[in-house]
Amino acid sequence: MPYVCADYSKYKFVNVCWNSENGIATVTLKRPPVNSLTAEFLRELSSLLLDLEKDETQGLIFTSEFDEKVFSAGLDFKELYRPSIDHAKEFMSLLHSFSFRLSCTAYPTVAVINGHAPAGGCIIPLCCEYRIGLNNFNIGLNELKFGILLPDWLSSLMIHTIGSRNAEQAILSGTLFSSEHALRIGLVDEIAPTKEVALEKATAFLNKAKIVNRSLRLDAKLHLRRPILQEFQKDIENELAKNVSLLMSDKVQQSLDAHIKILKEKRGN
Ligand SMILES: CCCCCCCCCCCC/C=C/CC(=O)SCCNC(=O)CCNC(=O)[C@H](O)C(C)(C)COP(=O)(O)OP(=O)(O)OC[C@H]1O[C@@H](n2cnc3c(N)ncnc32)[C@H](O)[C@@H]1OP(=O)(O)O
Repeated sequence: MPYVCADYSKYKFVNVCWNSENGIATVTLKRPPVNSLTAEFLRELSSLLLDLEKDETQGLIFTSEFDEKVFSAGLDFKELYRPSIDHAKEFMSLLHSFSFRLSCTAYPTVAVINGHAPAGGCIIPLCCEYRIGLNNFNIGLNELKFGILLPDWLSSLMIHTIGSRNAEQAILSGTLFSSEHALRIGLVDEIAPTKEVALEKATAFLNKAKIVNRSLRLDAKLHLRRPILQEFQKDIENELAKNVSLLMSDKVQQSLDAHIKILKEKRGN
């Protein structure tokens, strides 16, 4: 059983709960109000994955503190509105490296999606090996509606998860799927009536993974995910530069401005 060395209380935006009997870490995302991804949050998540690796975790479950509301609202609109060029570069690099790291962990990974997961909010679930959803939430890659062309690694994750035909339709239509629809196309593997049941199902998935030799399992995972991992590693400098210039473009900045206004109006402020 793993001996927990890292100090998980240092993390600001996640709560890490270790089960010392089975070595499973349940990581609850808790960056208020909606777990939107900022540079600081991504840096923390990346560092957490390294700590879990060192502590030889036997399995990782991601879930959200904001139960029945939001798993993650995606990239943080406010941080990405008119950023400095240095910040834009840093953000894109952190998003890329965290997503890559999560896609090839030595330990098995599950997302318990207990709320909405639009656009960038779908990245953590897609990088995980297994997804369990609760009812009444929306999930999907609707980036085209923001004028954002998906990076190849993200399209590749979607293709790996739901197949090319479904991915083409989902991405080109920018659809956010209901839980039931997500289950039909394989974007989630199971639906659970409550978070507690979802966590039980997640543990059952992770326990099954234990039957297999750990290093053999990792070899197989890396082999099966090779097309995704190749997309992550392909021409990284160019890919990051492309995303930075897309973010800084007038079109995307205007779209961000419009969305920030919509959210403000919704709250009446
Ligand atoms: C924008 C990125 C450009 C990148 C260009 C380059 C591309 C490179 C590759 C990137 C690949 C991946 C790309 C991803 C793009 C994105 O992820 S863009 C974000 C998409 N997300 C959304 O559209 C979700 C928007 N939010 C909502 O729909 C709702 O807030 C909710 C369903 C999540 C929750 O609803 P509710 O519970 O009713 O709460 P609200 O009152 O709406 O919001 C509460 C609070 O949260 C703030 N907020 C919501 N979403 C975000 C967000 N994404 N970023 C920052 N803040 C957000 C909202 O403003 C409220 O704040 P206040 O309390 O009013 O201060």
